[in-house]
Amino acid sequence: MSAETPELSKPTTHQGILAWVEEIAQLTKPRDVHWCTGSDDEWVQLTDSLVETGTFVRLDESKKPNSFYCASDPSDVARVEDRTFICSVDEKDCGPTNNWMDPGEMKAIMRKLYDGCMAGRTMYVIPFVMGHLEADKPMFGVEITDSAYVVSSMRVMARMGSHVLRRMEELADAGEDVEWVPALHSVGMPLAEGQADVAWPCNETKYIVQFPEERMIWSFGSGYGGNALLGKKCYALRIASVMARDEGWLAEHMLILKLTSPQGVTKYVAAAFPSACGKTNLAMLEPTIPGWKVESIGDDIAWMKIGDDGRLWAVNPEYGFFGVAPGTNEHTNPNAMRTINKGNSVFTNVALTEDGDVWWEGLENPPAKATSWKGEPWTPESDELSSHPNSRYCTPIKQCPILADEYDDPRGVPIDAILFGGRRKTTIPLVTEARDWVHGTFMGATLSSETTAAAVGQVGLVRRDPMAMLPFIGYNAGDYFNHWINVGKDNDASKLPKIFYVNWFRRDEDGGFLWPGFGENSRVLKWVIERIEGQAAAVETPIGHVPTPESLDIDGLDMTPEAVTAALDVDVEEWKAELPGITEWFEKFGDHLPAVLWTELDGLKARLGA
Ligand SMILES: Nc1nc2c(ncn2[C@@H]2O[C@H](COP(=O)(O)OP(=O)(O)O)[C@@H](O)[C@H]2O)c(=O)[nH]1
Ligand SMILES: C=C(OP(=O)(O)O)C(=O)O
Ligand SMILES: [Mn+2]
Repeated sequence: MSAETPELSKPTTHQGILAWVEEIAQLTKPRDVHWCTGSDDEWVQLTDSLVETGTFVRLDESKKPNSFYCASDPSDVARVEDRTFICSVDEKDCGPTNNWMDPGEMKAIMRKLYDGCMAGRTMYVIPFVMGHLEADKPMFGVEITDSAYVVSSMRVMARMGSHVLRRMEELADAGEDVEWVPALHSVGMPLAEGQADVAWPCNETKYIVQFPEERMIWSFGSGYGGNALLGKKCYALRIASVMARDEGWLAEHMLILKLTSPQGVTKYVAAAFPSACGKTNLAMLEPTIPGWKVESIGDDIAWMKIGDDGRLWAVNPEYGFFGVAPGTNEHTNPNAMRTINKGNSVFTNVALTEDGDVWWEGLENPPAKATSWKGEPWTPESDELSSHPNSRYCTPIKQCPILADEYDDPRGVPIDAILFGGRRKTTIPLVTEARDWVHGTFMGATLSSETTAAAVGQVGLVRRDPMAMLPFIGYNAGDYFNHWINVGKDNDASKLPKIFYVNWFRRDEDGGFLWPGFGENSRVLKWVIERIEGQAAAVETPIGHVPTPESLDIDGLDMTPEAVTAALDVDVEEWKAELPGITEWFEKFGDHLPAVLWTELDGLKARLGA
């Protein structure tokens, strides 16, 4: 179908979508327009064409059926936080933690970039819904992209296709005001007549832009997941956090898991860790303690609303996992391995083995020879890594062998505990329980973590990453803290989840991890649940309640009692050293910072004797 004649065979009766697609086609001037159906045939056509252009390499059917290897341009491997903007009408609404530009100014710049940017390419229209199509208010979106890689990844990561469009039409025909998020993406590499394409088109100039008032996303220049699969970080976190503020709910960077005790008692836990700090691993955990069972509901994003019963109910708006590959193996995350071994997956920036499989650092059985993510010959003796540290697998959630049935329930699950966690070598104990909701909000608001390869920039720098949402809060972070405080104030605190602060990444003097992590994190989950049930003991410390060494189940754990004590230790001097950083952090927000957080800080200081 040609861009100029959509009226010949209207793919939808939804006038708003038709008009937007027409407007974008006029601006970007693609060779043709394809309305994505989400069908199996379409997947075959897309992936075949990606193989033909050299973007994908088909993996061996016996190892990873219907799966593909893909290497990006070496410059386009992660989220670009310095190129990410919140273009609110008023700069104050963007706040000090985000980049801002006047929306009119940004649109003028980007319209120039978009002008003719899809020349020689197909423009794909992807109708999608984040969360359930049967939700009270389905969260629709339409992504326009000129990247077939993005279409194939969106098909894994979000519920998309004709059925979504039909539902939007049905609701519109019934007179409902169907809201949907227009999400425009281009790799920013038009093709001149006869110009050959490259395997990973992208542009040095990148913009990842959210217009919060308009609930609109414009992305340019990158094909990387977090920058280009616009349903994920851009919609389900940045735009949704603004919707959540306006409507009284929470859009959070959290995994959701279901935990069942040996007695058959079920609890639901949500946990916020910054990118590449262990969400996917915890979400699919295989407990090492007998009789306990974990089932997954989500690994990255939780939308949480207060239910009629006063409890906080969470859904995972996504449909797939976009997981960090390096470090994933049969020991650390066997359920992720089982999920991806079922196939139907895309692997980006890992190594390709000679027998048509993929490999990455940390996976068992290194191949004698492989092709690195940079397309170079690689052997275990090579100095360079085979895979980029932020290489990813993109795999359907339905393939997860421990997916909880509740995953498909539009109501979601009632959350019993919220964990905040970061990657800190020192100071932060293995687990600390907040005294109450406000104290838990303080813990979240002051969360700090070392930067990782999930974003472009230096790795290993400690920075504040409030609620693991620093790059994803779509408005003023001070107002966001206030929103958290209000959720506690406006609701029955006894029904809200209890809040905990965890750190799997504390180190010993030799630089090794103090805590073995992964499946052993089930011991911490057990303590958390026992605290909620009023069963486990704790020591009251200046920073909150930490386990007594006896209350943490370390039966069968290969760890000295000294190491356990060190993992749980609250070092007053280390904590005093944290205080100036927290003060400086809070000062950034001026009037926007809720006063009760200053009160919390004063209380902490007093308890530390500072
Ligand atoms: N030491 C340690 N590393 C972990 C743990 N959980 C995850 N990791 C590593 O942290 C990296 C990111 O983990 P992942 O679960 O993908 O993080 P996500 O981006 O938050 O989903 C991987 O290399 C993991 O192997 C843990 O409990 N202990
Ligand atoms: C998709 C991402 O997620 P995470 O590392 O949080 O899993 C990302 O950071 O781009
Ligand atoms: Mn993850």
